[in-house]
Amino acid sequence: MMSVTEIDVLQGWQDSRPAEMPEPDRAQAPVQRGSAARRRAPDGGQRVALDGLGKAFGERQVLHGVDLRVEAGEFVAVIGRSGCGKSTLLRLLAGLDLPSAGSLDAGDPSATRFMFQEARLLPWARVVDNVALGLDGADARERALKALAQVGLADRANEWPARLSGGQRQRVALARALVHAPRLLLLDEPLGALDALTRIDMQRLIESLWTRHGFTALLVTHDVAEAVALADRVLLIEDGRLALDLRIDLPRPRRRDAAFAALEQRLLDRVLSAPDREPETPPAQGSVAIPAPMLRWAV
Ligand SMILES: Nc1ncnc2c1ncn2[C@@H]1O[C@H](COP(=O)(O)OP(=O)(O)OP(=O)(O)O)[C@@H](O)[C@H]1O
Repeated sequence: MMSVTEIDVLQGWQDSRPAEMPEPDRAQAPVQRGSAARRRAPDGGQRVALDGLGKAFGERQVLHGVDLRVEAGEFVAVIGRSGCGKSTLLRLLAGLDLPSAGSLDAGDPSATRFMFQEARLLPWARVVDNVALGLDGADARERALKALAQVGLADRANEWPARLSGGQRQRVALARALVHAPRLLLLDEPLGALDALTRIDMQRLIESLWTRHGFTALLVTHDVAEAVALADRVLLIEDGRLALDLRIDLPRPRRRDAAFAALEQRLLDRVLSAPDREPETPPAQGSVAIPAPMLRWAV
């Protein structure tokens, strides 16, 4: 696969930006002197390319000509006001929905995993069996146990999901993704329902697994601090358009120091300056056919 430098990526994006797209604010985050180089050699990640990606639901245009490049192994956070199109973008990347315009290359769908806000575990299956779901072979249980060990839940393998806390349930969901060795992990506000401390624990876990495995991560979050804590780049979507692509060049693991706070505040100000558009209520899903890939993830 051709390697693409950051400048190529940004340049390519700028060159191909449609005329109606607003000029993005792409100012650089401050680089801390002496910060350890944290660029890994990501060989396990999937490169993502979107060109003029659009999505409409009936008359409602939700995404407008999104052009984006994500490098293999990058961690990208997506923020924006409620209803701006963040989840729609992730659903398109996962193949859970089809674009109305443009093109999308997110690699092999079988190497993509999705984490939702709720863990969606099978209540009648023990934790290890939830993780082993969809695995073939005699070593399925062993692989599931290994994945559980990586998320710190080896000792709860034989537990029922109902007996786990919210944070533990999300750890199981993470193990269920990891066991398939994903090249692209799509995270749709997976920590949104957790208390503040559990959330920080989970952020650290996700970061350490990302560092170890080198998958590409796209995280939708409402929490600007979470985006600054985890992402190489933060994308802001405003009314279905990519309005900001900000590189976060703070050393990892990130401390919530003055440089962190300044970036957080800057992003927050930018998000709050965007018009608040009331999301429309989507139609009831009851009669909608569920695409095959969704059946794999949404169990
Ligand atoms: N299946 C659908 N049918 C019709 N409209 C939809 C459908 N799915 C999403 N929408 C609409 O598309 C817009 C964007 O929705 P999306 O879920 O992507 O927003 P979001 O930025 O993720 O919001 P939130 O932060 O509240 O989760 C909203 O106006 C929503 O009502």
